[in-house]
Amino acid sequence: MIQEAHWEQARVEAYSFWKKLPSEKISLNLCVDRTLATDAIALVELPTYPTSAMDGYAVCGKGPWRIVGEVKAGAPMKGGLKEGTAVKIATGAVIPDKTFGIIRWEIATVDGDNLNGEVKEGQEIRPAGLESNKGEVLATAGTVLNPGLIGLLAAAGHDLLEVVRIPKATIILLGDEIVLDGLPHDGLVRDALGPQLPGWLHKLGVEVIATHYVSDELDLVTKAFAAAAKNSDVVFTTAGTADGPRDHVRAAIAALKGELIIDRVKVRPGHPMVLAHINKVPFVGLPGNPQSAIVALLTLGQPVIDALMGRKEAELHQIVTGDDINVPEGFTRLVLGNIVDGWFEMGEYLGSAMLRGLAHSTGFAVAEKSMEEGEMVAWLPLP
Ligand SMILES: Nc1nc2c(c(=O)[nH]1)N[C@H]1C(S)=C(S)[C@@H](COP(=O)(O)OP(=O)(O)OC[C@H]3O[C@@H](n4cnc5c(N)ncnc54)[C@H](O)[C@@H]3O)O[C@H]1N2
Ligand code: MOO
Repeated sequence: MIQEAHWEQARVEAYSFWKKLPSEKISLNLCVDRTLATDAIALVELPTYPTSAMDGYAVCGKGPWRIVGEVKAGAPMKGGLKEGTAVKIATGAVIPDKTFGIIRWEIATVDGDNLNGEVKEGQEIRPAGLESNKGEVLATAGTVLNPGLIGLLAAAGHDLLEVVRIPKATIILLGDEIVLDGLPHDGLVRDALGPQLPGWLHKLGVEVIATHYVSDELDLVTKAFAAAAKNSDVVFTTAGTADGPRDHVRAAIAALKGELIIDRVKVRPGHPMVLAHINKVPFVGLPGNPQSAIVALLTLGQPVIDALMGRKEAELHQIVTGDDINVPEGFTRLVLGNIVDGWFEMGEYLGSAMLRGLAHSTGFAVAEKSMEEGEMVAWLPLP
């Protein structure tokens, strides 16, 4: 167990602890945003046949040529061309045997059946295998499938793809002070995490199977944790991570013989976050302050999800900060904001209990030390 982990160390440790979930084979058309479980290879050469890159004439031997027919896309010519002959050919049509090159129609001189023009060997011909050989790896296991990749794998002959099963998540929201609808009253606060966590988790590739609200009583929290550990691939809890008299996350994990993996991370905000497992099911303990909860979701939750799905560890890109950033000694600070014209622009309303900064930001600058405008800083995008 790591107590008071460094932010980067917490991300690495949170990634390294879990086994990849099993995979399933599903229709290629349903695979957007899913994660490849195995390498995807080209089942055919790309292009599969030598094809014409232009509409024009396929010619054989030296000109002038006699036009003897037409080749349409999808209907290859039977037999090859003979010396001194040409056929009209469409873009994407299979090149007839013995073709010397293609003359685009707009630079060809045609008079009845007679064709004249300049041509070099192989002109406007796309050879088979130009883009990929058969068996070549087009995307490695762990790649998240975007629409472009799905198009590529369709062209390469796939109908089904082997993808990692979607992790099933349970959310457990702790707290006696939360009200679920209407206006807050009598010291109660509107629940700001229940409505947003499913959205973030969906964007991270997780399916939320249940959301439970549990009062700050140790036996109730323990019961809820035990039930969630039985049917979830990962559990996210909110609040109850500090050491107050009604903060029960650690005690409930201990009562169920769970094991803490990371106990607090030296980051502002989000410091009391916790990562544990109960029977190898990851429990990500997000602090109750709403912005701190999202910092913890990205610090611990994202690496856990990436590991469960066999994705690669996320690498952070460097950007230039357009604002000075103050960082408390010994801590990493995650600062909400946006990239504007390539520069980091700090958000407004950044208190850990506030939501306006989060609501109008696209990510966090990750600052390891205090810095001035113009210095490089890592960028952690919101999902
Ligand atoms: N004596 C100390 N107190 C606190 C410390 C500390 O080091 N010493 N750490 C502070 C930090 S940092 C954070 S972050 C919070 C973490 O608190 P918990 O995870 O124990 O959560 P709660 O105390 O239950 O709630 C904190 C705060 O968040 C509000 N909250 C909780 N759930 C929701 C929700 N679903 N929607 C909206 N708001 C929510 C709750 O009402 C509290 O205001 O502890 C500090 N304290
Ligand atoms: O770190 Mo707490 O997470 O400051 O609000």
